[in-house]
Amino acid sequence: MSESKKINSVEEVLEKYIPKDELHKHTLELPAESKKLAEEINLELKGYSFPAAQEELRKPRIVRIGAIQNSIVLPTTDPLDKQRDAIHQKISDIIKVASAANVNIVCMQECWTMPFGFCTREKYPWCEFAEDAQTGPTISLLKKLAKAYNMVIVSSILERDSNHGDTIWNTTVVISNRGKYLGKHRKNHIPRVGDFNESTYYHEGNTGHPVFETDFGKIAINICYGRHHPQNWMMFGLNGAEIVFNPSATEGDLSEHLWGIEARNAAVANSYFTVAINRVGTEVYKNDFTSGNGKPAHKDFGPFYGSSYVAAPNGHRTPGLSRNSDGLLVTEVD
Ligand SMILES: NC(=O)NCCC(=O)O
Repeated sequence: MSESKKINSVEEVLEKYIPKDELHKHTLELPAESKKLAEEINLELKGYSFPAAQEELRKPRIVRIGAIQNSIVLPTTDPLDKQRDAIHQKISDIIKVASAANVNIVCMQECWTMPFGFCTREKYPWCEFAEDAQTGPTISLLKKLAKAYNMVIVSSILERDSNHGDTIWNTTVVISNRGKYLGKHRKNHIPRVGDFNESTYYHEGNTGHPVFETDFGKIAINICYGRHHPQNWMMFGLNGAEIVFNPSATEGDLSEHLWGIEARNAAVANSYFTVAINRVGTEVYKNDFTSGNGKPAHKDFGPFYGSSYVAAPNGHRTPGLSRNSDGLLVTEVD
């Protein structure tokens, strides 16, 4: 993989060597306003569609899915409120672009509100980012945006359950397009691999495999490490999911060889759309940390390789976003 680290995206390589008219047959022309807004914030904006045969007796159910990948904004040593506000602002700006692109359901990467500080195994300050799944600052912000833009928002956060001894969970919250809390799912497979020391922070989730009925379809969330477990994907399918989001934070040496396969296979095996979203950038921490894997102590975590994509039940997939930069992938499905 060392050579590939210099590659911005697989798509860039394909574009270089494959004739234009044979690539990306189903690009989606996005509104000029969304392109303008994306340019203003230096955001990679891509649109694709999965066309389906028109039926005589059933109307199409066209849904636009938005997948957002991003780096953190400020150094991990800055005051926490400033770090979180800066990421909130970045994602608010991107959701505005998604609205201009007529997105119906948007999802961000895993724990997008914070650096992925679990590598350090330190309680403070990282657990301070944890918040209530219904009333916390992130969810309060997203409720307003969801209502203003008539958009379902799927948001991965670090959850603090104050009703149960301040326990910490890795949780994804679904907010309806009317700005209401619809429900949550807690990550059920916890990594203890490489720099992913998450078992220090939370346990396997206790929410089963819920599917959320939204105005734009039945959706579920398979959080990051859960994508390595086919039965996990299967359960969401058995429970009726039409679209399964996979908000992730993962890095090259560990998983890049699996990234393009797992969500795509899951779409085929379970007959639903999958949305694989990964963060970008390298995050640097104040204190050295080790991960019990024989590697020297270090301060940096990453690079997270982005490459977010959507896959369809027939095995087709969109090109991925870049490996390095913030992006919004808009995919129209029927
Ligand atoms: N956040 C997380 O579950 N990462 C695990 C790394 C991987 O499985 O790719």
